[in-house]
Amino acid sequence: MDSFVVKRKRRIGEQSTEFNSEHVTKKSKDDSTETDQGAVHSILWKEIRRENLCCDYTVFYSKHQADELLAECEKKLIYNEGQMARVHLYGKWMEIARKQVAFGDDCLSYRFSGKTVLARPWIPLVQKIKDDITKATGYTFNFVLVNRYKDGHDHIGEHKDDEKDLVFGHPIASLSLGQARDFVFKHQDSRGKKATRDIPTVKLELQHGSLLMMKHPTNSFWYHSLPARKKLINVRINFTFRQMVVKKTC
Ligand SMILES: O=C(O)CCC(=O)C(=O)O
Ligand SMILES: [Fe+2]
Repeated sequence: MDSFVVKRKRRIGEQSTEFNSEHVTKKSKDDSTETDQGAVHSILWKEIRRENLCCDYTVFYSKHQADELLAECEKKLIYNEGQMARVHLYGKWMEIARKQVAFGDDCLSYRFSGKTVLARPWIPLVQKIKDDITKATGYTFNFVLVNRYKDGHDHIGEHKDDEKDLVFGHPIASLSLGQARDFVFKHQDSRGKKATRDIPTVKLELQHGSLLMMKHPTNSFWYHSLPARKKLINVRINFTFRQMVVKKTC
């Protein structure tokens, strides 16, 4: 496969994030985003392609913008507690290994690990991030799941975001703030003892202020996870903006 990193216009304030250039292919379309001052910058997307994996990655916010957003998130976000922070696994209730909260349009809820997460009404901070992503990508979102990883012990296990309440084919936009963490994709045919093929895993390091667009059909074929990295001590907050099927009644 022809593989190379696209070196086009770099955004003002953008830090360099070279990840393995293998399988990173050229993106033809130039997207743009606005700064707080209204200036338009072009975005340098890196395309990550494998069999049925289609993701675009960029450092979306400058370090300064991302620092401010992280500080505001730490002040303003209140996470689910009690039953809403537990999963039922192997006959036992367990605390999830991170904190979560969801925001969304009226009446939206989301099933996660067998439980229903109610969306809270949008708050300006989260709405602003959503609007920035929509402006830059052209995709709209009506729901976001926020995960807070207090340090490298917190993690999320392998899963696919392929629930039927999600609009089929719509990308998921994953915005990360704080501690850079490994993010791992595994093809469904290459998992565990029943693996039928030997497809290499895809590992990215998601940087502070980065945006990963997970596009169709990635979530139909590939599992993803954020493994524990116990030596890391800093907080990371991740937003996965999604488009959910809107049901008529609340
Ligand atoms: O924290 C992340 O980067 C991933 C979160 C995730 O996969 C999810 O919320 O479904
Ligand atoms: Fe996910």
